[in-house]
Amino acid sequence: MKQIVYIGTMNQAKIKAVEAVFSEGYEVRCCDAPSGVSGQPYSDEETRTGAVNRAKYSVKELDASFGIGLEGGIMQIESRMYLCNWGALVTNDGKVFEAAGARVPLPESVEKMLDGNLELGEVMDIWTNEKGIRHREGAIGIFTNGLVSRAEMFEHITKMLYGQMIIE
Ligand SMILES: O=P(O)(O)OP(=O)(O)OP(=O)(O)OC[C@H]1O[C@@H](n2cnc3c(O)ncnc32)[C@H](O)[C@@H]1O
Ligand SMILES: [Mg+2]
Repeated sequence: MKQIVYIGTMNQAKIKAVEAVFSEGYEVRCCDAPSGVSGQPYSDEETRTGAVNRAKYSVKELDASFGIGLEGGIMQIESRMYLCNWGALVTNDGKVFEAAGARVPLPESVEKMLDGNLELGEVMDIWTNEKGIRHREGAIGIFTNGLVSRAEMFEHITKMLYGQMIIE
């Protein structure tokens, strides 16, 4: 019998990442899990909390073996803003695993557009004059010249979560 993994999002890049790691022996389903933090988290702490909240919500879905939450955010070091990424996996017997992913600096022009009203996903669409960047290559893809996509970055985080779970 396949184990059922719930990912707390409808975001295509995140779903793709989880499906890549949980391919054989697992069934990946998604649910619209609230992050419980702002739509645009502004620190590592807030981004991590969002990931954990989504995972805790997702594992409560019927038949879930575990729930996964992946969250993107922004954080500041000295005067620079960075894109940051967190993930959490919660098992149906209450174990919580966490992992953080890549950080890349955001250009000043992007930073200036993040005035508190717009989320990074919206800013990225304006900046690139495209639609739905957050579901595809993401900001990380844009700022790495396509070498690391949002799905690939979240796949790395998901692997770190899975690895921690299986050695437990
Ligand atoms: O539907 P959900 O799961 O919420 O997916 P999301 O794309 O909104 O992603 P997050 O909530 O995790 O990220 C918070 C905000 O930051 C944006 N964001 C974070 N990382 C990004 C990236 O690599 N590329 C584009 N937008 C990004 C994102 O679109 C949101 O506006
Ligand atoms: Mg969001």
